[in-house]
Amino acid sequence: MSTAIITVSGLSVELGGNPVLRDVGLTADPGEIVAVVGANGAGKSTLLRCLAGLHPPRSGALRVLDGPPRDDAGFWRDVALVGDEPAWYPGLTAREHLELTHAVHAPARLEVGAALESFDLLERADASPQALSTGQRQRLSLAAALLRPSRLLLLDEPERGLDEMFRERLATILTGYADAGGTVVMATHDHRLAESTRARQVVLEAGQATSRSRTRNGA
Ligand SMILES: Nc1ncnc2c1ncn2[C@@H]1O[C@H](COP(=O)(O)OP(=O)(O)OP(=O)(O)O)[C@@H](O)[C@H]1O
Repeated sequence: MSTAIITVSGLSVELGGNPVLRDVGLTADPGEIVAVVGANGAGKSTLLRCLAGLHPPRSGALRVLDGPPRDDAGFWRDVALVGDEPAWYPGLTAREHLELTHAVHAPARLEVGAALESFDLLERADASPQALSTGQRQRLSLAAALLRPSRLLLLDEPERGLDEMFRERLATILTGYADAGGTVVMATHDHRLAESTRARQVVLEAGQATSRSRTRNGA
């Protein structure tokens, strides 16, 4: 029996009547980091949305964790998604957002204080997200995703807004997650992030995927 966390074959997607993904195949194993790279408009976000069960494919077979991706509570217990900026709760601070995540998603992977420290938010913990900088808000989104338990992290341009130093720290955080058995699929324009996480790179070009390299796990 396959232990793959993600198995996609023959995935085709149309948006607005135009083909965006054509016959895409993708696999990801436990402990693996996959970086989906490609030009603007290549279909990276669309692929991630399909993996998250947020966009129905025109055709193809998708298996994520135990079956087809589905936008329901059972699926989201195991999957954490960081994509577009979330809607922040009015009146709650950065710390309180993490406390909320911690309370809802037990058992948490990280305590709130450790997450604030790891994501370099201690000094701004009592500010509301709206009062944070773009990069600080992105760090808060990532902190919430990494604090909660999951088996699969789907990240759409996690580097968005992050400075060079924090991108390096993010690489360490993601490799730690994968070393503990988690799977990461990230769409990224940051080749350094892809390389420093030793990600297997999948190139999307004209809606089709090709594997560029496979360095993690020695495969
Ligand atoms: N709602 C939509 N209706 C029609 N076309 C869409 C829609 N959303 C996206 N597209 C088109 O689908 C294609 C793929 O978009 P997608 O956002 O997946 O690309 P991407 O690789 O993530 O790009 P970027 O690097 O700019 O984030 C693009 O050509 C885009 O214009």
